[in-house]
Amino acid sequence: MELVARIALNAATYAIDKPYDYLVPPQLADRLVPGMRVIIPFGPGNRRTEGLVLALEEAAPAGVALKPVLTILDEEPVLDGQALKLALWMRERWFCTVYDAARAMLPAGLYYALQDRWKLADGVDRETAYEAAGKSEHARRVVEVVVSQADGADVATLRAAFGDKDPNPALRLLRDKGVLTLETSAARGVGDKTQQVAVLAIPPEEALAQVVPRRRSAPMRCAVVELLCALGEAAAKEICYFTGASMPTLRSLEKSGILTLEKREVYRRVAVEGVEPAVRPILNQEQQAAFAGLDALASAGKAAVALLYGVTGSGKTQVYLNLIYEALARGKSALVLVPEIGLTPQVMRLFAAHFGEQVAVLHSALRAGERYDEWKRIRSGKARVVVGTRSAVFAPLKDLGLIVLDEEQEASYKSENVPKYHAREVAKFRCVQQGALLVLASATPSIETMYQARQGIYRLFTLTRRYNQRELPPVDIVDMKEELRQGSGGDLSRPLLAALEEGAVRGEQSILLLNRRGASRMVTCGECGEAPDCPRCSIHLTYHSANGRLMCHYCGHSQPLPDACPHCGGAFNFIGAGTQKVEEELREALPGREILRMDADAVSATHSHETLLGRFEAENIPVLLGTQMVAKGLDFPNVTLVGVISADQSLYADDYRAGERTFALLTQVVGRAGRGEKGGRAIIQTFTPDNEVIRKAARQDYDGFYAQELALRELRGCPPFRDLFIITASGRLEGAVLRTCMRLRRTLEGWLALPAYREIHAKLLGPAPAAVARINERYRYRLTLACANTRPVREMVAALLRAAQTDKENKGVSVSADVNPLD
Ligand SMILES: Nc1ncnc2c1ncn2[C@@H]1O[C@H](COP(=O)(O)OP(=O)(O)OP(=O)(O)O)[C@@H](O)[C@H]1O
Ligand SMILES: [Zn+2]
Ligand SMILES: [Zn+2]
Repeated sequence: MELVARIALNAATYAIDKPYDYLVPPQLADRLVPGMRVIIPFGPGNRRTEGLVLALEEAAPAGVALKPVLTILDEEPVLDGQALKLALWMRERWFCTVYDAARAMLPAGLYYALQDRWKLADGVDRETAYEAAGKSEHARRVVEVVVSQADGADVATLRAAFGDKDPNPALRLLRDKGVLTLETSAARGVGDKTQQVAVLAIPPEEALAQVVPRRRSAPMRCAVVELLCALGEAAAKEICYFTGASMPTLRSLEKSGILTLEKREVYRRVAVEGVEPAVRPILNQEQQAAFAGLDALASAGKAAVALLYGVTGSGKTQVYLNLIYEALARGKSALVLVPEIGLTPQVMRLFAAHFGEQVAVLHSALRAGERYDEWKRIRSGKARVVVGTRSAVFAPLKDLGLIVLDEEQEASYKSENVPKYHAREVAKFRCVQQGALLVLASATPSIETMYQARQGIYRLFTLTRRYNQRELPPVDIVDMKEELRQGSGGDLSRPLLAALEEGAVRGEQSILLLNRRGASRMVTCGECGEAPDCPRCSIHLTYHSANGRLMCHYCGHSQPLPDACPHCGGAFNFIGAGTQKVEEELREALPGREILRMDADAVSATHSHETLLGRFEAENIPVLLGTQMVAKGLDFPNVTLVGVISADQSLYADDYRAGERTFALLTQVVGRAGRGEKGGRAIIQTFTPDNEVIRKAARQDYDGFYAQELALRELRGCPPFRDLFIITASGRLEGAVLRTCMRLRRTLEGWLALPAYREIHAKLLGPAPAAVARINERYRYRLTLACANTRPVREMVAALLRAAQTDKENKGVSVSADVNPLD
C-alpha cells in the first residue's frame, strides 16, 4: 500500500481542474493533512506548482508510477474539512476552479509566491560547471549568471542577461548534464508578527534577593526585576519603556536565570477607541416575539433560514444583537455580514461596545497584515464574533451558531470577480454544514427572499412598528416637470428649498440624497456634442475633480482634461448634477447655512467617513448632501427632513433589478428622517411622479411593491421564477468572439434537445453584446440561458465551458459563466 494525496492545482484552468493523484513520500507521511498546501511537479516539464491537498488515501500501487509531493508549505491545514467541501461546492455552483474558491477563502497574506531558482547541483563547483558548458557561449553565460548569484539565479535575472535570446535550451542542456538544478522556493506575502515577552523564571522572592543587594551597582537590573515581580510577565518593549532599561540588560538577566524571553505572536489590529461597554438591549414586545422565535430556531441545532423583515428603525439590529448574546452563551460563534457601504464606524463601535475583544472585523480596506491577523484571531478561537463585508462569509469560525446578513438585498453581497459567488448562498451552505441559523434582515427584502419566505421555505418574522411607536415620516412627491414649467430650472425644487430653510431655522438637520453613483460627471463638448471616450472601452470617460482628470471606471485609464474639444476646439460642458454642482446651488439658495458634502471625493481626500459624520452630529450642521453613502444605516435623532434630488436616476437601467434597487434606496433614505422625538418628513423629486415604484416607496408600501414586481418577474422569466445563466465570450477580435458565441449557441441548442436535458425547459437568448460591449480592448458578447438552477443545468453549463476552453477554434476568446449577475 502507498499513501496517495488527491490535490487541486493552483495553476489549473477550469477545463482541467480536477483532483490529481500524487505519491506522499514516507518522510512527509506523518505531517501531511488535507487542507495543507504543497509543492508538486506538474506537466511534461515537471514545473513546480502549488497544490492544495483535498484528501489522503491508502491505495495499492497503480500500474503507473505517481509523481511525489515535494514540499509541504503549511504547518497546519489552512482549510478544514468543511471549508474544503465548501470549495468543491463553489466550484460546482459558480463555475470556478477549486483554487479560485480557496483563494477567496484565505486572507491574501497567506498566499505563497513560488519562485524558481537555478543553482549548481550538489557537489558541482564553478570549474566543473564551466567545463561542462564547454564552448557553447550560451551555456557559459548561464553558468556565469548562476555562480554570480549567492542563492542561485531566478528566471528573470537569466532572461535579462540574455537580452532577446532564450536561455532555456542552455539551461536544459546543463540540467541534463547534472550541472544545474532547479529549485522552487515559496515566499509568503505576510509574515507572522511576534514580540518578545519577559517572564519571571524563578519565584519573586528569590529574584529580588539576587538583585536588590546590588541596586547600587546595577540599578537597571533591579528596576526590571521589581517591575516583573509586580506584573509576572510583560512585553520586553514595555519593560524597557517603563524602566529605561535596554535589551542587553534583559538578556543578561536571562543568562542569570532570573527571567526568560519568549517569542509570542501578536495580532495587528485596528483599534476601535474610546468605546464604552454597552449592556444587552432590552427588547419591546414585538422585538421580543421575533427574538424568541428566532432564538428557538437557533438553539434547535438544525440548519434554518429566517427572514427578519422590519421597517426602518424597528430595531432589527437590537434583535440580532440579542441573538448573538445567546449564541455566545451556548458556546457558539456568530458572523454578521453588512453591505460594503454599511460597515460604518457607527456599526463597528456598536459591536465593540457589546462584545469587546471578542469581535474581529474583516473588510476590504484592511491592510494585508491586519486582515491576516484578524483571520488568525478568528481561527484560534480568540475572536468569536465576526463583523465584515462580503468575503467575511468565509471567516474560519468554529462552532458557528448564527449568521446574520444585514440588508440582505444589497448588490455588494454578490462578487463580480471570480469566484462570482453570492454571500447569501455561501452563508446558507455554511449554516447547513454547521446546523446553524441564517437570519436575513431587511426593511426591503429582495424579491427572491420574500418569495421564499411566503412559500414557507424561510421562516418569516416581522417588525411592523418603529421603536417607541415613532411614526414613519410622511412623504411628498415633487413633480420636476411641473417645476420646469414654472420656470425653476435647477436641481432643487421650491418645496424642497423651503423645507430645508424651515428646518435650518428650527435648528434641525436635513439629509439630501443625490441618487447617482460616485461624484463623477460626464463631460461633453458644447459645440459638437462629442463626449471623450475611453480608448480601450466602449464607454464615456468621467471627470474627477479630485485629480482634475478624465477617468474610465472599467479599465482605470485616465488622462488630463483637454483644454478644448479635440474634434472642434469647442469648450466642454459638465453635465449631470454632480454633488459639487448641487452644493453650489444649495449655497446660493440658502445663504449663510453650512452644508456638508459627503461623496467619494470628500471622503477620500482629507476627511474620513467618520469625521464627516461626527462633525454633522456634533456641530449640528443643517444640511448633509451626499451619494448613496448617506442613505443607509445612519441614525441621527435631529434629522427631521430627508430629500431625494433625483429619484429617477437608478430606475431606468436596463436590468431586471432596477425597480428593486430604487425601491430599497428610497425606502432606506426616507427611513433616516424622524428617528428622534421631533418626527420628520421626506420629499422625493422626480420627473416621473406617476411611476409605481416611486409612489409605493413614498408610501413605504413594500407589500404592494412586492406584488407588482413579482408579477413582472414571472412575466419576464426572471428570478425567482427562472435563474439566469450568463455565458460571456470575450476577446480582442469582435468577429472571433461572435463566432464563438454562435457555436456555443448551436451546441446548447443541440444539448437542450437531448432526452437527458429535456426537462430543463430553458429559454436561450443571444448572442447579444454585453451592456458595456468593449472593456480594456476586449469585446464581450453573451448568451443567456433562463431556467431553474438545477444540477443538470449546472452540469450542462460546466460541460459547455470545458468544451469551449479546449476547442482550438476558440483561440484568443475566453468563455466564462455567471449566475444571476447583479450588474
Ligand atoms: N429595544 C430597544 N431598546 C433601546 N433602543 C432601541 C431598541 N430598539 C430600537 N432602539 C433604537 O431605535 C433605533 C433604531 O433601531 P435599529 O437601528 O436596531 O433599527 P433597524 O431596524 O436595524 O434600523 P434600520 O433598518 O433603519 O437600520 C436605534 O437608535 C436603536 O438604538
Ligand atoms: Zn467639439
Ligand atoms: Zn476604459
